[in-house]
Amino acid sequence: MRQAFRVADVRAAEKTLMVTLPDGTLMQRAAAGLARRCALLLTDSGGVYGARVLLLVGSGDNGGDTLYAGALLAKRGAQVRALLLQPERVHLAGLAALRQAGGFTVVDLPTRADLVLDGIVGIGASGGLRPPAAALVRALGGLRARNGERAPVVAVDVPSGVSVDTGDVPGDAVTADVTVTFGCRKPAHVVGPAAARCGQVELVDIGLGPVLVADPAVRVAEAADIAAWWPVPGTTSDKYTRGVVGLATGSARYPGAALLSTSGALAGPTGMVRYAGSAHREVVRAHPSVVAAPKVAATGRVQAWVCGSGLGTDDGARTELRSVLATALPVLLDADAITLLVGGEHAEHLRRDAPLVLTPHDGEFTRLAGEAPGADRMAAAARLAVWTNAVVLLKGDRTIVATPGGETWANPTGSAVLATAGSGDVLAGLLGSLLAAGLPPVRAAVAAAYVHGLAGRRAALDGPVTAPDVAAAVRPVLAELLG
Ligand SMILES: NC(=O)C1=CN([C@@H]2O[C@H](COP(=O)(O)OP(=O)(O)OC[C@H]3O[C@@H](n4cnc5c(N)ncnc54)[C@H](O)[C@@H]3O)[C@@H](O)[C@H]2O)[C@@H](O)CC1
Repeated sequence: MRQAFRVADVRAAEKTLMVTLPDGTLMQRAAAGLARRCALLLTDSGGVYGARVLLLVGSGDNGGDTLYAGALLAKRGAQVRALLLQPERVHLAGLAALRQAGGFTVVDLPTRADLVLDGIVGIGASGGLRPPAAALVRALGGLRARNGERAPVVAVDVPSGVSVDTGDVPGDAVTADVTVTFGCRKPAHVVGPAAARCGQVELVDIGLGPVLVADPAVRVAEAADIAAWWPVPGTTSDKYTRGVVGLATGSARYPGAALLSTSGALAGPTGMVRYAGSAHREVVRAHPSVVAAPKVAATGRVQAWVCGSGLGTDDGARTELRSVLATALPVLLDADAITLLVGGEHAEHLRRDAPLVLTPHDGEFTRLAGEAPGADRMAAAARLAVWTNAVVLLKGDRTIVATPGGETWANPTGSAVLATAGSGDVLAGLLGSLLAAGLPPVRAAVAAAYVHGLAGRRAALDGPVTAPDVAAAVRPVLAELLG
């Protein structure tokens, strides 16, 4: 598992650490790690010696890191130029080190650079980039490297222009090929549109770990976590002990949602899938292993319910939702079931003892919460989780999972190809299967989003992706993941 920490917590840890270290130690560690990564990039693209390196240097310590790293590259024979955004407020010792190593300053953006270091602003940024910095960032696309291609950009700590604690990108911002961050990851590296601006994120250890005692702002699961959590049958398992998931999905109008949620559930770890709804005949025809009935009330025992995808919002749908919420079982509500919660009609059922998971996209979130997720998607998901006492999975490029207890996760495997009709139904079925197999709801949500994302990516290798392709790709993804 990876963790990202808020700026205030990073600052507090740095303060604790600096008490025990000579002045400037952390900056030297940061600059050394940064220079190492830059040298590797340059080595891959023709060598450090003679390479033209452009430093974009802001007025804070982020600029200081950049100048010291530039000095180290200059010592290895790179031609290093620094463009200072506010020369009167530059990190003086950093600039002296650069000059001493043979680097110098320029006042205009050159036309050629083999590598650009973005040290305009780091975790000290407030608000969107100011006009001169924004103009500089816009002009970067015109820079060419020795191979004629766009000059690669390394962001120092974070790409300038992103909101570090929320992952929002309020205006112009650097798009980096690599982001070298110090001490720990920050939310901008893993959530929101900022994450896509970071390129590859590399962490330089500056000794922060032992003093970073705050709870992480957001966690990111890795393949090993998912493999460790995913329920697998043992020698004594039978179809019931593996869990049975119930699906109250689809309708006469949307029978496809029933089929897709069933496909998702069948790819999950449960031993049996039960379907309850008006598409029961179609479901059994397509998936003979499913036990189907027309109503929730007529369905045999299950260990978790999925309700909503394509269910509709009529009285029949209301009855089914009520039946599902009245159980003492884990319940996942998706799509129409979320819409049916609007207005508080089922409010008394939200304070249930058994787990509840909600999987809204932005529109459903907005209907339920009364406002759009906005720039801080983590905070928005966390507020809805507290309000509904549910684990909330807010869909997006970096899907967020938030718990009522304040834990937040970001999914790293998302892909634009998942923005296709019915893909959410597959996710709901898969997640429901994990709940029925006994996974705690937060792990079920995180693992389902992770595998669903990988399935989308895998399906995309064969061309344009539809929801059945995503469902079909879950099995090969799991085969690889679970070894
Ligand atoms: N504090 C520490 O112990 C360490 C800090 N390090 C570096 O220090 C950075 C933080 O340094 P600072 O606190 O000096 O802050 P920054 O260098 O990130 O930014 C502050 C400066 O940027 C300007 N600025 C703020 N918002 C702006 C905006 N929207 N547009 C344009 N300019 C803006 C401000 O005028 C200020 O001078 C980190 O990101 C990291 O690179 C590293 O050296 C590691 C150790």
